[in-house]
Amino acid sequence: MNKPPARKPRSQRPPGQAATPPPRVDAARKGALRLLAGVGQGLSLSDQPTALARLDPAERARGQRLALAVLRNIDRADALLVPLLSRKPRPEVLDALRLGVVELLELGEAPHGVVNAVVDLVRGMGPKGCAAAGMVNAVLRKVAGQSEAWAALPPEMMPDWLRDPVIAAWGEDVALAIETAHQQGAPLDMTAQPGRTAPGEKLPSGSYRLREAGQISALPGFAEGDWWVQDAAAAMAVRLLDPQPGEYVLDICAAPGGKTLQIAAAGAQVTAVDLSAARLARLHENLTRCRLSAEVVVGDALQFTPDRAPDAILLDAPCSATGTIRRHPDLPLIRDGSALAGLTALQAQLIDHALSLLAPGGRLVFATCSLLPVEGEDQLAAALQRHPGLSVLPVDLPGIAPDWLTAQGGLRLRPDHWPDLGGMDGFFIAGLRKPLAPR
Ligand SMILES: C[S@@+](CC[C@H](N)C(=O)[O-])C[C@H]1O[C@@H](n2cnc3c(N)ncnc32)[C@H](O)[C@@H]1O
Repeated sequence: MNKPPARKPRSQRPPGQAATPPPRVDAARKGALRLLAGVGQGLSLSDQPTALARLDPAERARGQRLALAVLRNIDRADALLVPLLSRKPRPEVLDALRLGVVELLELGEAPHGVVNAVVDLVRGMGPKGCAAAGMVNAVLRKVAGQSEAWAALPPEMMPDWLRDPVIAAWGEDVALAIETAHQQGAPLDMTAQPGRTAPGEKLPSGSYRLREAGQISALPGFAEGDWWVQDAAAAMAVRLLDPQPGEYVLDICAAPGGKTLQIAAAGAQVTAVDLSAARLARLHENLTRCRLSAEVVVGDALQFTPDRAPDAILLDAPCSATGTIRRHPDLPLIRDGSALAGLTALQAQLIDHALSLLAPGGRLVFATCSLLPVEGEDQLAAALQRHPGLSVLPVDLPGIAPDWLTAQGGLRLRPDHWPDLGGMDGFFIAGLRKPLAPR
């Protein structure tokens, strides 16, 4: 019998020198780096459902938390890193360094454990990672002592295409206050069915809030369908629409459907239309869990005409989503404002189509989760000009400060509102009444 050929040793180590132990793999940190690499390639976090799919639920949650924390602090981390780097590292090594900085200085984790874990991650990146491991070790050890410099850094700045119009509308101080709110992230807000409650503190607007969420499906009342997750600002759009039992209400651009649930829970008959079947699947899940019903239609709202004229329409139009940066800190890194012209044109078309469907005397609430006046205040002004005879519905809602109302009667909500309660998403909301007879 032939002997198998002798195996070649993988590496030759000088006698007496200890072997480098194999890097320990931390699944959550590795997952966070996968998400960050995706964002670096222009993908949003929600475009990457498989990045953490193999992790157990606790590791998945930690991986997501770490990625969010880095995304909220990328420029701040780079401000400390750049002076310590002799040249720009490879993108995956730079992301690992950013993760180390954020864990050390933002999340306050123990320096020894963080530095070792990040060095192990980098060594696990292959020969080029191994070559960078010494540098990563040295840089993170220096960074670990810079907590005062970290605390003195300003919050992450919005990109110019967003910051400039925010400053033009409300000034530098408001831009900074919004950036401070973005830095703090978002709590978990919930809307309860009428007559029921949700966990956490009750907000002045009627929503409920938990500062630390944990596993949502384990919270009291979730399985019973007592409430659903919905930002407090988002919930105000339907509070302004004020659907009544027995009314017929059209919810266009409805998915994933927090507002459809509110309309159905008020006792109105609702048709929910959205282009995205995948996003509407979440509406179906929530309707079932909350034992509510709605007619759900997949399709282009501009082509949709219901069998009868609705008493009220909610138009939560597609927009830049710049009001949601607290929850989606990847957004400023993957968007450049180039989609705005198309979005504002679509918003105006949707307003016109919705008004054409509405019963005489009916109500239309237009909403966008945007910080940009072109997607809010300017849309209201233009709609009033295009449709003489429209009147603006008065905003009489709990929890609203008078200076959140705009000159034309819209409601401007910003992340820096309710600073002591934990902020809210940015939204513009306006209610319009169609005249009884065309003029
Ligand atoms: C801001 S989101 C709606 C959020 C939803 N109202 C809620 O409360 O959960 C905008 C939605 O508009 C949908 N959309 C975009 N263009 C559309 C169109 N032409 N017709 C119908 N839906 C559209 C998108 O699929 C997206 O789900």
